Amino acid sequence: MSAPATKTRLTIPEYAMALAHVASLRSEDPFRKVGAVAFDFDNRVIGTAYNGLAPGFNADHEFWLDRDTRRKYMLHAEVNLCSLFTRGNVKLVACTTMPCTSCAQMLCAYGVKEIYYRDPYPDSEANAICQLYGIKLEQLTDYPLIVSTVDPPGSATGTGMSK
Ligand SMILES: Nc1ccn([C@H]2C[C@H](O)[C@@H](COP(=O)(O)O)O2)c(=O)n1
Repeated sequence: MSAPATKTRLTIPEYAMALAHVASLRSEDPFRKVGAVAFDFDNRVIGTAYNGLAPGFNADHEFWLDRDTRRKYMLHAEVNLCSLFTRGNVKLVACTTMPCTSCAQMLCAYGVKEIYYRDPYPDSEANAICQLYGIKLEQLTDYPLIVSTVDPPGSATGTGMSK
């Protein structure tokens, strides 16, 4: 039996990044939207998070006008994510933006083993931090949102696989 021509199933890192991508769509930050997801050691989703202001705080229009002013108040997606789990029960984290230096340190402190990110983040020292602590840090930019399924019997394509 030959291998299917197109992908039929996402890998766990691809699945994680697709979920992080969707989570990023909930961010209220008009300048940068970041989503993150954590998986446990049985590949189950612990939770998703995104960057934003502290729960219950509603910023007015003025708040969002200046990119620099808002930066110090924003809770990073990774900070919000870490509030969902306890140390030692997380295997994998996917973030749509590379963790910043302090978020990379925090993920290490929580015992995360693998981190996947999509977009680079300027000035982040995440690479050096993860290298020192032996944590896998990898860029992942492709995460298909459509995969192949087997054609129903009698379908016209004759390939056995839907596109
Ligand atoms: N790994 C990262 C990087 C950034 N951000 C968020 C925090 C701010 O909401 C915004 C900062 O973006 P910029 O530095 O482009 O202004 O992005 C985040 O949640 N996670």
